[in-house]
Amino acid sequence: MAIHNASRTPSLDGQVANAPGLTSTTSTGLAIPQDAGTASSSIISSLIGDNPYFQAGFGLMGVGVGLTILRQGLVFGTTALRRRLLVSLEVNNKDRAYEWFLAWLAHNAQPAAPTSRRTESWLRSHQLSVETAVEQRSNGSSSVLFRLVAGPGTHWFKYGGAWMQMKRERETRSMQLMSGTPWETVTVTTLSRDRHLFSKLLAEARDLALRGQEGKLVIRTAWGIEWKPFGQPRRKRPLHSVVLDTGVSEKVEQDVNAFLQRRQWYADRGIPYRRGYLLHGPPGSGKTSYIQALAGSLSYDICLLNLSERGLGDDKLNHLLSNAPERSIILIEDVDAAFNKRMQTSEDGYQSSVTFSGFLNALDGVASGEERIIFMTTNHFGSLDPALIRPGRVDLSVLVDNASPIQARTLFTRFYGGSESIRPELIERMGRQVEEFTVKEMSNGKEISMAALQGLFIRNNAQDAVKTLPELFVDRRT
Ligand SMILES: Nc1ncnc2c1ncn2[C@@H]1O[C@H](COP(=O)(O)OP(=O)(O)OP(=O)(O)O)[C@@H](O)[C@H]1O
Repeated sequence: MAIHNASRTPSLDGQVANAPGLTSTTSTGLAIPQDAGTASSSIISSLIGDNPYFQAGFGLMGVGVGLTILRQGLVFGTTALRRRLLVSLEVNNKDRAYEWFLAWLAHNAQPAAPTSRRTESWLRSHQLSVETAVEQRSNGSSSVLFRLVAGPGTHWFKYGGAWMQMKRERETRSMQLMSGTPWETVTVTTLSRDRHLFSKLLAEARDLALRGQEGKLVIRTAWGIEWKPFGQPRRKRPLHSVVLDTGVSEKVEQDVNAFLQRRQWYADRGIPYRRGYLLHGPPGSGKTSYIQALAGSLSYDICLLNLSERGLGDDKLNHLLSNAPERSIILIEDVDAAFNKRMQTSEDGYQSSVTFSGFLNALDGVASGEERIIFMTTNHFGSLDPALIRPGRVDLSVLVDNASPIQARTLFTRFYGGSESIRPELIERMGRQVEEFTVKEMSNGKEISMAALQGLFIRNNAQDAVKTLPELFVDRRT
C-alpha cells in the first residue's frame, strides 16, 4: 500500500513541496513497500492481542478516559443546569441595600421553628452573630435588644414560598481602605423561576429600613470618605420647641425654603446650587437644637462634620462636602475652634491636617453641582476670618442669643402650660413675671442662657422656678 502525502503543496517554482512539519514522506513522493507495513502491524497485533497485560492496561485506560469524560460531563452538566435553573443575587457592603437586607433578615427571619406565625421566612442556620440595637419607645424611653442574625457562612430561609440559600462572606485579608471595615458580600441563590422574588424582597427591605426612619432624624458622621449613620435614628424635635427670639426662626426657615424652591433658577444662571448659614451666639442658646429641628421639619438628614477629626485632610474634606447624601444638611460646629486648634498640637503630637485654605476651597466646592446646604455654628463670631463669612460661603448669618424676655416667658409657658394642677391664667401671670424680671436683669447687664432656663424648669415646679430664677442670671461679661 502506498502512502502519499496529501499535504504537499506546490512551491513557488511549480514543484511540489512538503507541507511544513510533515516528515513521513519525502518530497519526491517515495512509496513505502506494502510488505514492511504488513509485517510491523502483525508484530503489534500479536503483542497486543496475545498479551493479557496489554489488554488489561488498555481496558483500564479506557475506563479511566471514560470516567474522566463522565466527570467533565457531570461538571459541565451541573454548571449548565445551575445556570439554567438557579439565579443568584450578590449584594456587597458598599451598597446601601446590604444593611437593608441584613436588617430585613434579622427582622423577618429569626432562627425559629417554622410553626411561628411571623416566620413565613424563617432562618435555618448554624452560624449566627449577635446584633445589639437600642429601641426607642414612643414615650421616649429606650431599651436594649439583642437579635440573632445570620453570621458569615451559609444559611437557608424561605421567602414567598421559595427556598433561598444565603451565603454571607467576609473578606479577611483586605479591608475598605478608608473605613477600615472588612469587605462583605451576601449572595442569595434561588430557583430561576423565583427570580422575581428578589426585587420584592429588596423593596420590602428598603421599606422596612425607611419605615424605621420615618418621623426620625438620621445623623451621619464621616467614616473615612463616607457618610455613615451615627447611632439609631432619633425622634425629631418639633421646630416650635426651640424658642428663638422674635422672627429669627422664621427668617432662617424662609431662606431655606426659598433656596430649596429655586433649583432651576440657580441652574439657569449657572450659579452653584448651594447655601451657607452661620448661627452664632453664646453657648446653650439653641443653635444646634434649632438646626436639628429644622432638618427634621424638612425631612432632611444631618451630616455632622468635625473639622478637628484625626486623619481628616483637605482632600478628604473636599470629597465629603462634595458627596454628602441627598436631602441632608451638613453641620459644622464651632468653626472657630477648628482653626485655633490647627495651630496647637495635642498631647500625642497630633495636628489636624485640614488647612484653612483647604477648608475654604472645600466650601466653594468647585466639583459639586449638587444641592448643598451647610450650617456652621460658632460661639466667637468676632474671631472668624472675614474670608470665611463672605457671601457664597456664608449667605445668611444669624445671631442666636441668650434668652430675651419674650423667649424666657415663652419657654416658661411651654413647660408649665397644660398642667392640670395650675390654672392657665396663673401660668400666664407667672410667665409675665418671668418676662418682666428678665427685662429688669438685662437692664442691669445680666443674662441667662436658654439652656440654663431649661435646666431650671426641668428641676422645679412653676412656683419654685420663679423663685429660683434670680440666682441664675449672670453678668454679661462673665
Ligand atoms: N432656644 C432654645 N429653646 C429651647 N431649648 C433650648 C434653647 N436653647 C437651648 N436649649 C436647650 O439647651 C440645651 C443646649 O442647647 P444647644 O446645644 O442647642 O445650644 P448651642 O447654642 O448649640 O450650644 P453650643 O454653642 O454650646 O453648642 C438643649 O437641651 C436645648 O434643648
